[in-house]
Amino acid sequence: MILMEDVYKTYPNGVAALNGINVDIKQGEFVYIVGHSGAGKSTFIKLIYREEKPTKGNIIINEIDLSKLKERKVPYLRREIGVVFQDFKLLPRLTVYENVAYALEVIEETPKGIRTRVMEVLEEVGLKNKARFLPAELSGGEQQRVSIARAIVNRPRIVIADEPTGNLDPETSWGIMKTFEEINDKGTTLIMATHSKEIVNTFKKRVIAIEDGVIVRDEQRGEYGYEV
Ligand SMILES: Nc1ncnc2c1ncn2[C@@H]1O[C@H](COP(=O)(O)OP(=O)(O)OP(=O)(O)O)[C@@H](O)[C@H]1O
Repeated sequence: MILMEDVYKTYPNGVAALNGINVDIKQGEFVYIVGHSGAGKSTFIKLIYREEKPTKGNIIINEIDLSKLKERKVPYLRREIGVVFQDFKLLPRLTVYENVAYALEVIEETPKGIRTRVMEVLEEVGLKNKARFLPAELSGGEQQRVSIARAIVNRPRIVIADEPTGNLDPETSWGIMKTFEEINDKGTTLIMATHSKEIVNTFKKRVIAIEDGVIVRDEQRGEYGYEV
């Protein structure tokens, strides 16, 4: 569950990125965050995984009140949240297998357990046969699949994707959306910021539109709603 109550974020340079956000996202929902460039989408997302802190207001993630979360406990929160970026952010010198294994929290995992889990997620994203490849040897869509595998390897309850198809062609983006739907079907909450009218209007989900740091629209099975 993700709950925000009257959340404001002003950056140190004085830019007011969010100006009173109220939102309630239940476990298992699939939500698009839409809005013009600079509207506050990335800031909204960064507040969820504690990359940024709010200037004012309450944020509760999976029963954790972030205002009361001690710095040393932040890793516990991060374990519950997988993040996927537009530019993949893979480690270039590690293989596909190593990129995913590296992200796996190795608590109580035997080497065999690690191998089983990594191969399981690589199969889930359709990359089992590319385990030994380096990121540079993969297409953009395949690299994004590695980053999705890395995001889900710890079985987080929430997956956040900030413009995940921004660098991909439409056909590849479609495949990525199918993978996100499969992850969501298993009960994982999915939050995705996007500028893609085609995706939002094709794969119908809840749509939250942000303008100048406030939510101006929140619809179940909504439309993209902007001209592109
Ligand atoms: N670290 C930062 N320091 C100062 N200002 C920032 C910072 N990050 C974002 N901003 C400002 O906050 C506002 C909202 O930015 P944000 O990145 O959240 O928008 P966005 O909707 O994600 O945009 P885009 O679609 O272009 O990614 C913008 O005016 C931006 O310049």
